[in-house]
This record gives sequence, structure tokens and C-alpha cells, in this order.
Amino acid sequence: MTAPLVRTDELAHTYGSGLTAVVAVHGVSCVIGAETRAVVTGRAGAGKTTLLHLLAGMKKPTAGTIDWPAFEPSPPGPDLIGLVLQDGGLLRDLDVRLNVALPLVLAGRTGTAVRDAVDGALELVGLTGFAKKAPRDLTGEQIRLAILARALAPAPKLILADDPAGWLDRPAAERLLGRLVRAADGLAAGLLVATAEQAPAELFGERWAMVDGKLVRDR
Ligand SMILES: Nc1ncnc2c1ncn2[C@@H]1O[C@H](COP(=O)(O)OP(=O)(O)OP(=O)(O)O)[C@@H](O)[C@H]1O
Repeated sequence: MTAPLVRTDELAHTYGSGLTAVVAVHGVSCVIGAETRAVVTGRAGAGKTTLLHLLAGMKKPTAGTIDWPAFEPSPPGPDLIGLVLQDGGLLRDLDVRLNVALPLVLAGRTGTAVRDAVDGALELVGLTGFAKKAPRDLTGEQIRLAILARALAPAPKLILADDPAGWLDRPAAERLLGRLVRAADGLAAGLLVATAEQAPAELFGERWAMVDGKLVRDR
């Protein structure tokens, strides 16, 4: 494996304390590199979202360690880690272009740098020609693709996608996951996808499962 993008050792996160404590993630040791194409499945509440938030540096471990050896600053910012949040919808008053551009603009990018990044991301997900559309004029699949484009626009080096195909039917979900893997290939970015559903095995080199906060490797 090339230099790890993120590395954990006995990582754990517990919400709350005492009698009401919930151990969401525990004992997770894993390494994600640029060539990683991994999917983590698990039932609702298994700890997938908490794990992704830990890997993105959004949550702090309550035990164990995590580091991002390839990145400076560490934990890395949103331009280095593309996070597709489970409930991260589009802003309904902005068209697709502005939705995808927003994180770039907030990060201080301007002008043609933003335009080129948005065009590139829309092309990656197959939404070229939809830039001027309002979210209400998109299908459910196109909305999911636009959310993906927003995460891909900064050309992140690590992509963490939390149920990116949620609520899509199986063929649409498979199309979206295929695009996501090809986008990771195009960006030479590591990829971890969390999903409650079974994902097409051929897309992912590594299949993991979350069971009661513990990471189990299928292969
Ligand atoms: N903010 C919180 N406070 C307390 N408990 C939480 C909090 N967030 C999550 N949990 C609990 O932590 C456990 C793991 O939740 P998590 O959301 O990580 O699982 P998940 O596999 O992503 O589930 P889902 O697919 O439903 O999002 C669950 O028992 C959940 O109820």
C-alpha cells in the first residue's frame, strides 16, 4: 500500500457516559490508502456513520488513536476529504452549479477555478448539462449524483460516503456506486462507502461489515 491516508488503532467512540453511555464504535484498527476501494455494510445503528465521522476528523475518539499521515493539516480539511453526509441534501433555492460550487466558494476559491472544478465534478457524475437545473427539477437519482459532485468538486484525496445511494432503487444505486468508484479512480483518491444494503461485490476490493460497533472484514 502507498502511504496511508488514514490509520486507526483500537479506535473507539462512546456517546455519553455512565448508565446512558452508547458505545458506537470500538476496537477498530484499519488503514485506508489511495488504492482502497472499500464498502462497509451494517444494519441501522451498527456504527457506520460514527466511524466515517471519526475517519473524517469530525468526531474525536474516546479511546484508541487515529492519524492522517499523508495530510497537512491533520486532521485534514474538506478539500482533502470528500465527505458525503447521510442527510446532506441540496439547498433548494440554489441551482445545481451553485450547490456544487458552494463549498469551494466558502473555502475561498474564486472565478475559473470554481467553474472548472464544478464542471469537472458534474462530468465525473454524468450531470453535464444539468448545471442550471433547480433541485426540484431533478430525479432522486440526479439529486444523489449532485450531492456526490459537491463532495468531489474540491478533488479530495479521500472520499468517505455515508449511504450515498440511500432511497434509490437497486439499479440506480448500482449506477451511482459505479460512478463513485470510477470518480475515485479518476482522482486517485481512497474510497470508503457505508451502506445498509448489500453493495455489488465486483465494485469494491474490500468488503467490511460493522457489527455492534466492531469492524469485521469479509475479505
Ligand atoms: N449523538 C448521539 N448521541 C447518542 N447516541 C448516538 C448519537 N449518534 C449515534 N448514536 C448511537 O450510536 C450507535 C451507532 O450509530 P450510527 O449512526 O453511527 O450507526 P449507523 O450504522 O450509521 O446507523 P444508521 O445507518 O442508522 O445511521 C447507535 O446506537 C446510535 O443510536
